Amino acid sequence: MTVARVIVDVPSRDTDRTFDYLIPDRLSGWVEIGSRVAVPFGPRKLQGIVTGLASDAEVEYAKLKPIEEVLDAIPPLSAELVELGVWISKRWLCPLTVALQAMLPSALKGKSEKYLFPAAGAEWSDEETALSGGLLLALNKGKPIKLTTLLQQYPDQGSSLKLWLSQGRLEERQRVEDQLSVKTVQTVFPDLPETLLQAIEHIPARANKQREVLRYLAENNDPIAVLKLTEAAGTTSSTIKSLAERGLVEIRAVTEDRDPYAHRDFPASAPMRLTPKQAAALGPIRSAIDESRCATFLLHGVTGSGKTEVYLQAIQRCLELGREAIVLVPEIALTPQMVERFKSRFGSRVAVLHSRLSNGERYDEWRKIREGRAQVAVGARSAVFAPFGKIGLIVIDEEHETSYKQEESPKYHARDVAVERARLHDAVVVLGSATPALETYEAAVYSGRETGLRGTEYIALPERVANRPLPGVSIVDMREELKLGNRAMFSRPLADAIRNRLEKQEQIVLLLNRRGYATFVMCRSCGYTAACPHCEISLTYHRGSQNLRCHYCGYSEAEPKTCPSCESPHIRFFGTGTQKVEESLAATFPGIRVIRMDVDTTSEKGSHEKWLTEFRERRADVLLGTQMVAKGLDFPYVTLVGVLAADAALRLPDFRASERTFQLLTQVAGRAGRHELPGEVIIQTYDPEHESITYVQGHDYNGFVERALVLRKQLGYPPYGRLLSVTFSHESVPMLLSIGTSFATGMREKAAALGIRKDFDMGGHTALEVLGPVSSPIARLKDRYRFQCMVKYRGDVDASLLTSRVLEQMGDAVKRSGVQISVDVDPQMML
Ligand SMILES: Nc1ncnc2c1ncn2[C@@H]1O[C@H](COP(=O)(O)OP(=O)(O)OP(=O)(O)O)[C@@H](O)[C@H]1O
Ligand SMILES: [Zn+2]
Ligand SMILES: [Zn+2]
Repeated sequence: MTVARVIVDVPSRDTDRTFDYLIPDRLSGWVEIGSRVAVPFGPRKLQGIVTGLASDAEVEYAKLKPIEEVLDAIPPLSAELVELGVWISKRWLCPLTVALQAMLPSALKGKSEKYLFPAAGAEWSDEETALSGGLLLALNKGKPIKLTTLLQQYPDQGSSLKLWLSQGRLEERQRVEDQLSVKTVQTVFPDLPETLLQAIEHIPARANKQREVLRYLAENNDPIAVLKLTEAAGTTSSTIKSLAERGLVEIRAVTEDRDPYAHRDFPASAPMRLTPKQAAALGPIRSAIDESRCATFLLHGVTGSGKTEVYLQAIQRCLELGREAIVLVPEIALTPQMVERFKSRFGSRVAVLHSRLSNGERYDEWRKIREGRAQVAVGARSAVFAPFGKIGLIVIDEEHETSYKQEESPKYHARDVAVERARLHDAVVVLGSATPALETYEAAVYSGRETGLRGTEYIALPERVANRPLPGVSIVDMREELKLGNRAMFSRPLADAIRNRLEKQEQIVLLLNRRGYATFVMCRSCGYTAACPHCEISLTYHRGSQNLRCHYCGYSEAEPKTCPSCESPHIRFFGTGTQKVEESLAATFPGIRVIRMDVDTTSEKGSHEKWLTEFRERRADVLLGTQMVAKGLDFPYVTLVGVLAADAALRLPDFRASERTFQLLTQVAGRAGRHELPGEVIIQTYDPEHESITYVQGHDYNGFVERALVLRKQLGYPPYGRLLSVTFSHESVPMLLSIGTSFATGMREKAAALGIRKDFDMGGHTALEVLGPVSSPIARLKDRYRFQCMVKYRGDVDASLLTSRVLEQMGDAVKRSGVQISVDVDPQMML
């Protein structure tokens, strides 16, 4: 192979095009699919990724330019990951470079740097030299200097540099450079003990220190960092240097990992004896791994049923077979306890990847995987791209979590990527949850026809380990509390329960469900909230126009002054922050010790872990927080879980609002009574009859889901249909409407031409409907208005392809208008 197809990292529209480059002899054998290379591109030098190799060029061979450099000894991507990237770019309509970049740690997103040096024979006058304040002296030392360095050191010489470049007295050269490199440590490699001891005799008596160090090294003959040696042997680095000059030790730079968990001790944990239910769940997963059968399982286990132990033992099987495993956990909240459990079981074979690591730490964890020093990757969404070569298992814990979908391009969903990646490796996917996403549940129990999860196998763990009961759940109607004159944040039952736990020195988790505040209007007397008559979605309040609007179909009505249902004047939006709850706790229960966990208190690195440790050590009575206290935590003394404003998120203008609320409440309820002490859950709500809440009381996931699925089917929403949203943004509304309308019309015409029907309710399977354009839920962002079209479709339609065709046709008009367009395939958030 002498030609490499390279996809060059230029942020332009037409980036899926590859360019051919010659592989020069000196680099033959180094260029592979997935290699990162530096290539000339016009006048620039850019980073690119090799996506193919060939023996013939697509253009005239003689015109090919050679690859300049291969940037890594081991290619950061593999042929498999490049193939996965191609799949992602088609599935979520994004340029291939964007998909490939998403797989690289940020340290490897190379930047091209300019270096300056004097041209041969260039001369400067004495005056110029004097005026340059040292700049010319530096440049004439003979080594090219980075432009950014020069500008830092000589900030007022920018115009001179420009002038000399234009005159040809200076020349520039570009290099692609990583934003970060490995960390190296100067290390001493001693000669054999005998040699060292013999050498002592020949060292002059006055060089006492050298003799001492030699004695030390003869006894401790392992390589040691220079700094450590100076401390251990009470010496200086110059003494060590003298020894190196005598050839008795060698000093070399050795790469060292920046280990984010270096300061932590993880006591080893042995596999637990599985309960019969756990063993039955592990069985089919294990056989699929043994047979290298590409399979997807939904492990539907109630909270505290011991799913994690099933994952651990499945992974162990993988490792025994010489294969690797990836475990995805939702971002930060779950990370500390999960990391601990995986590190305790598999030790240094575990690499951890998440956004709270520094770039350097993340890069080093990533290299452990790429260089084969780790076999298990635990991490957030992007860990699905962990550069393993023989994956046996991919676990997605809490698979229903929205954080698995990336909101910026590439807008991939890690669940779908995992399934595709497993297919490329003949590997097994385990999707674990106490509250599976409706899409996953439908696929496992019914057909999965629309969602690409067809063939998912269902495994249930319906009981907690050791027959521990699920906690009792009671619902408090806050309207009744108001009637009885209680305007406080805590209902009487919740206040009593808190007091009781404080007396018994047990612990409490309080969830403030804050998502969705202040966008909806609610009646405090009867719990009424306004919903769209056509979409079963709550209306969004618009401050400007003071009306309520539906973001799906555009329906609107005036803001009510009194409640349309009970005529009470107490209709308004209300909001409570965690801080206010904390104050109220302190006032109501003197001496109560509260840990507040929200975005404000957890922004610092490691703070999350610190709070949880403090809580586990029972240095606080209450763990109060937003969504992040709801998931995955396992604390033996938590016997009470309280939920404030359970229904807040129900009002979000999103058809998944009730599913999300049910999941959140079930998850947080599951934090209580997980060990010996039994648990209790108290949910405060203004809407006690809402099924997102009533089904939590019965721990009845299946009941909830079966009902929710009926509604979804009626409306043609996932999992019975698919969605694709197109958002248009611009400063001017008429311009947006014109582009949005021509998109909608274009789609409708194309679908009609293909004979695709647009009625979801009529018989026949294949259908495509375009809703909108209507104003987006976030109607204005950074001074740009936003409108969106929602494409709802099912059956044998490639809506992504249709969309890209229509957008292509509109290309010139869009360019002229300045309207920005963003497409989201299978959107998870209705923004
Ligand atoms: N076979 C077993 N024998 C004894 N204890 C077990 C066993 N399996 C799990 N446990 C314990 O039961 C508790 C709950 O297990 P785990 O946290 O794995 O549940 P989970 O299903 O992941 O829960 P959640 O979905 O709520 O996070 C843990 O404290 C765990 O150590
Ligand atoms: Zn009312
Ligand atoms: Zn509507």
